[in-house]
Amino acid sequence: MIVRTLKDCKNSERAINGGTWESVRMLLKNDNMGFSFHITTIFANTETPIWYQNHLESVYCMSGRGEVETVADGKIYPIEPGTLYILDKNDKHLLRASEDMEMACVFNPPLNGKEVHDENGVYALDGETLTD
Ligand SMILES: CC(=O)NCC[C@H](N)C(=O)O
Repeated sequence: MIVRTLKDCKNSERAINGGTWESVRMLLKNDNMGFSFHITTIFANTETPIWYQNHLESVYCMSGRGEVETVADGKIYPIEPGTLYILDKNDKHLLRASEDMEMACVFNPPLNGKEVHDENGVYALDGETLTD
């Protein structure tokens, strides 16, 4: 069994800053679970363009408010505590926070650890692995 705390992970290399967000990557590819699990804070008053072409992601809002827009059809979905959005079609999207939003995120395939979005909002499949 593996046990980790958010507090310990926050004070380690697992905390990655992406500019408009910080993600604490508590479970990664090298744990061999087939998915990764992150606690992500999306900073208030930001918009983040994202397009996970290589990954599927589910995002559950624990606190804060905002919205997500799917770029293909311009649909806007409000996000509040209790909302789960599921990017089952590698959906290109715009994530907006009106308050700090704390999200629990699951990625399949799992992240290696150090991925940040490229200019298209994509994470590479061969991202750099954490050392700890
Ligand atoms: C919700 C979302 O995708 N935010 C960007 C960061 C991502 N959750 C991550 O953990 O890398």
